[in-house]
Amino acid sequence: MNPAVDRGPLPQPPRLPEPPAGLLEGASLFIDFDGTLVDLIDRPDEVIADERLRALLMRLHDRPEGGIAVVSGRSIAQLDAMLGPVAQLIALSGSHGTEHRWNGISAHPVRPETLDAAETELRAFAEAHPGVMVESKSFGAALHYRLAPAAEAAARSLARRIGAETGLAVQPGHMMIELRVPGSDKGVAVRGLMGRPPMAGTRPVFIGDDLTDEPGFIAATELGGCGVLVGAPRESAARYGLADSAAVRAWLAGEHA
Ligand SMILES: O=P(O)(O)OC[C@H]1O[C@H](O[C@H]2O[C@H](CO)[C@@H](O)[C@H](O)[C@H]2O)[C@H](O)[C@@H](O)[C@@H]1O
Repeated sequence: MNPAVDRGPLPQPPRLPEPPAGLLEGASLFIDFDGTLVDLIDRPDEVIADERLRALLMRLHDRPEGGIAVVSGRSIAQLDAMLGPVAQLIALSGSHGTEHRWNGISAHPVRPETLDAAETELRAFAEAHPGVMVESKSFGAALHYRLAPAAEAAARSLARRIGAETGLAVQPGHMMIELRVPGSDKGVAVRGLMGRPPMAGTRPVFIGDDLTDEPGFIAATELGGCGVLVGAPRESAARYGLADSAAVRAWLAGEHA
């Protein structure tokens, strides 16, 4: 092939079909939080799970068959604070599959001391780059540069250096980069929760928007279910697609009836 020939823009992956009504019958629901149940906004600390969302999760929890889990890069402490009482009833997987809580049982590793030093370095970077924010999490520390996009390259380079020095995993996200406890992902979360009641023996359906949700789509598919990609079409292991968080909520609202 002659690289000098301009062949125009690469073809975009096709839009995935919407999930059919009834997909959640006899299925367990695994759902991402930011970008899936709520829109992405400038500041991570200003995200709110409104009453309608809490009530929707409660109705999905009340379905007679299958379980429901929120599977997030957020920590379980953050999910508890945002979701309110329903967080105590549903299963939660936080910190990118690092920590879990289901049926009142908690499982999580020890927080490594290296995270404190890493967070200190991130805070120094944020002070030197106006608009950059640090998010402190139970098993990670994130640099957010949505309000200072020019800092992206330096933020990523800093995170890579700290990751190489500490063994912490470097986790990219939407306009952010995070250092976190390594060894888990959302696929690990799905496989772990699917081995336990009320999910065991059901079909998993995983809904998410980010690249970190792809291991969840793959695990759900391999366990006999499927993934639902939220947002613009891209190469994905998901079988179905929904346009945005409003479409997710509307589809879910039809599924608990
Ligand atoms: O797995 P998720 O539930 O999707 O969480 C992924 C990360 O979401 C949050 O950051 C993202 O949302 C923020 C609020 O809308 C936005 O400002 C930021 O740019 C996004 O990257 C959260 O703050 C992270 O801890 C999660 O890992």
